[in-house]
Amino acid sequence: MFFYLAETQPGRGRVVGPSIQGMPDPRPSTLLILGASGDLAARLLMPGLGMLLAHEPKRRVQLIGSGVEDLTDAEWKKRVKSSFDSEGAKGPAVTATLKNTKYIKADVTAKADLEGLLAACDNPPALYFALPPAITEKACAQLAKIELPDKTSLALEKPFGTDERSAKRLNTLLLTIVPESRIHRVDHFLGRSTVLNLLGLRFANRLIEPMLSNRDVESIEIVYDEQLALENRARYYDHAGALVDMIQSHLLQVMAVLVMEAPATLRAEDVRDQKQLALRATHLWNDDPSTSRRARYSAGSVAGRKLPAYKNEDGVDPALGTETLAEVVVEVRNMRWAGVPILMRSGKALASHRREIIVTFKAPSHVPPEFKTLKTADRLRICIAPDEMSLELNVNGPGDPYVIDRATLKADFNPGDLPAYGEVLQGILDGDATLSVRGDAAVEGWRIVAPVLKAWKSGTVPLDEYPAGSNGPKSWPTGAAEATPAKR
Ligand SMILES: O=C1O[C@H](COP(=O)(O)O)[C@@H](O)[C@H](O)[C@H]1O
Repeated sequence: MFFYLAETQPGRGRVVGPSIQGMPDPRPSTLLILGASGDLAARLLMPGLGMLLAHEPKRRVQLIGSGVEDLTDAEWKKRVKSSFDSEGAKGPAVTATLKNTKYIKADVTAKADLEGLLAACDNPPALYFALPPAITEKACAQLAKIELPDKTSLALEKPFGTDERSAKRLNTLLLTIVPESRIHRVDHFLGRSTVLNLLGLRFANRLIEPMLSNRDVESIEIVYDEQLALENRARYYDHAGALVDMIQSHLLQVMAVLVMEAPATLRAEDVRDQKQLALRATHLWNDDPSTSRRARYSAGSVAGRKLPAYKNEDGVDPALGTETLAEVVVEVRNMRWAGVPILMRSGKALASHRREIIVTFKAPSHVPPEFKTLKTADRLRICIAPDEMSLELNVNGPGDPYVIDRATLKADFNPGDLPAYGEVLQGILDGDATLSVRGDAAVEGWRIVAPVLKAWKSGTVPLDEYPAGSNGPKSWPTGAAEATPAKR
């Protein structure tokens, strides 16, 4: 049974930040992409920028690309155009950026090259490091020796460090270059419209917010299962694995938005403070890393595409024992959430895309005994992609009034006009850090998963296998309640 609850009006995806409708036109800005000849820039950053420009015709952005590759300006422009075209980005702002964009070959670990790049910027630049973390760190060490234009900002992709210590070290280095408010640790999940709209769902409704606590919630699952496999990313992925690639970063950030207390305003510092308090209270379920699970795919086929076993994929070192599916259960130990298991799971080469948050509510304290077939709990289902929210409830079914049926109250909301990277770039160019990760939160992410990484390294948690195209290992429990042994 489906009831369409509401359909939101088309409009902006973004609900926070200084560029809310009615605010002045954005200032001209410069985006300097370091590592611009790479895959991230072509596939995500430049298409995101194209959409932002298409959406805001008055925005003026000088785009400078830099890399170690030899590229003529014409070749560079062709790449930028093809990235813009991939999203169908058009309009005066798109044309203006395309006309003036340039490419500068540079070694970003050399101070003189960095100075040359900075001299080419018409405005205080946003330096976007689309580079491997080790090179980013070296480039930052050089930047620290240069006097930068006031209001320069830095944007860094994940992974931010490799553990708590290295993340702290990187934070310290970055703070010698610019203040925290101008450091954007990019997490594109924070730019996804569903995640942004969690703020509205939670803090603009009398109905939902009081229900979100251990009084009424039985368990929470945050799942990001993908059909995608390695997709030629072995160099990065084989050293990250599903836990670091998705849970340590994106899913913990999503969880923080879901469970944080209401911020007084939606300004960056208020939102980030509340997220940080939630992350600081987050611990492994029972403090026990053996409640985590890991597995990697064996040969199989996903949606008709044949895949080799992960260990036989190009560029993979089987000795590393990298997982392609990870599951971790945590608890947020505060008054609101203590005792509620929160399961986070993400994996690749799975049977279907399942990208959702499920909040399962407790059973009513008393159900009239006449009601038959009351088996399933109420659920709030928030689909991260495609954007969808629904409330699954028990109602009287047709015919026999004592037979309970399921009804779904479904809110189809507009996915927003900007892709996640468009939202993220908007924040970076406008100096709004709401949608990026604060330094202490990045450290906290590593602190939460550290015992799991340690247990996996020592082999105390087995590396299971699942055929590509399946739903994961058959032996794994389904759902947060089954995955959590009783608390001590
Ligand atoms: O950051 C990452 O995210 C993607 C999933 O996000 P999506 O927006 O592309 O659906 C994931 O496939 C990738 O491994 C990870 O590095």
